[in-house]
Amino acid sequence: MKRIVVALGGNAIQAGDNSAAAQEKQVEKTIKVVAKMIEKGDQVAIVHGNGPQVGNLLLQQYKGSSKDNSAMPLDTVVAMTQGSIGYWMQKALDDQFKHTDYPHQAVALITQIIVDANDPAFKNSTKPIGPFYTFNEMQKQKIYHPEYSYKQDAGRGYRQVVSSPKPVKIINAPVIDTLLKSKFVPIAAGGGGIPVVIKDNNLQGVAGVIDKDFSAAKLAEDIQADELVILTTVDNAYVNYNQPDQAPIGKVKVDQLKKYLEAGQFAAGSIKPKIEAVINFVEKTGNTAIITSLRNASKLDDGVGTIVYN
Ligand SMILES: Nc1ncnc2c1ncn2[C@@H]1O[C@H](COP(=O)(O)OP(=O)(O)O)[C@@H](O)[C@H]1O
Ligand SMILES: NC(=O)OP(=O)(O)O
Repeated sequence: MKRIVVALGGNAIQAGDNSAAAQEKQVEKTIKVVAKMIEKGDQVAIVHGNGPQVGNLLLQQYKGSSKDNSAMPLDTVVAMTQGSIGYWMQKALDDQFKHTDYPHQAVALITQIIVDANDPAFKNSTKPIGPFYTFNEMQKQKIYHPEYSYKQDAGRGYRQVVSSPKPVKIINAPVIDTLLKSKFVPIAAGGGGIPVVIKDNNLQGVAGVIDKDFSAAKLAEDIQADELVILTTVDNAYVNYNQPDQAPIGKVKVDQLKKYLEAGQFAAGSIKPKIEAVINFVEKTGNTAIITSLRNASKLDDGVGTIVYN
């Protein structure tokens, strides 16, 4: 029996259509894959992204708000996505196991993560959220939201960007550990977790979206997971990505992966955080991390994907 933290990327939740019905369908497909890992007897904690959803929901706040109907701030909007995506995943898992009783009952956990109030990320927005815009669409958005920043997202269009502080302490890690020991399936640190700081000895939410790959790596470290598995759109991380000499990275020592990183092989905002997250996890724990596609998840035992070891 292994303890695994699985991080699920955007395509695990949304494949084009962002209606609730379409996202629920996509989540059902994804959860079937994860359920197979759980059925094998492994302890699996699920971490999911929220980039498209949190950006869309933030836009909806301002569209519908009025004096008597306040727009919610970003920390609360992150919590709202933990609720909605957590609900879809919990429902899909409970349906998958055809019962809602122990064992394997899913538990979507509102997860707060302490970040550093002085994290330089608060002065430089880098995390892409919400819809993709053409240059002209982005200019129009700026008229409605002059307070928002926008950047190119890995050549895929422009997106709003927000601060993305690093996770320092996952407050709820002991709960997640206990849930796993008791054979529950925690869906935790969703959307990277709700960023909070300690102020006057109390927790206070802050405006930001933590990268879920960093949170998954931190959670995997904190709960002493044997493996961190990041499931995304690509089968592997590649060197010379999108170039004629593109080559998949298979089994790789963490030191070699660091060399590729230093050589600028990985695009910021997309694959780079995954690479940095797996390096952190492998270096700190000596355990293995895998980056591969959702469709490869059923073949993890066959050695698919980019497998990073110490
Ligand atoms: N060197 C690279 N190797 C693999 N994928 C890369 C590379 N550089 C950029 N990418 C892009 O990174 C994307 C994965 O990042 P992203 O879409 O942000 O993931 P997710 O939403 O699954 O968390 C891939 O679909 C690919 O287009
Ligand atoms: N919070 C987060 O990292 O979401 P995405 O993976 O969807 O960008």
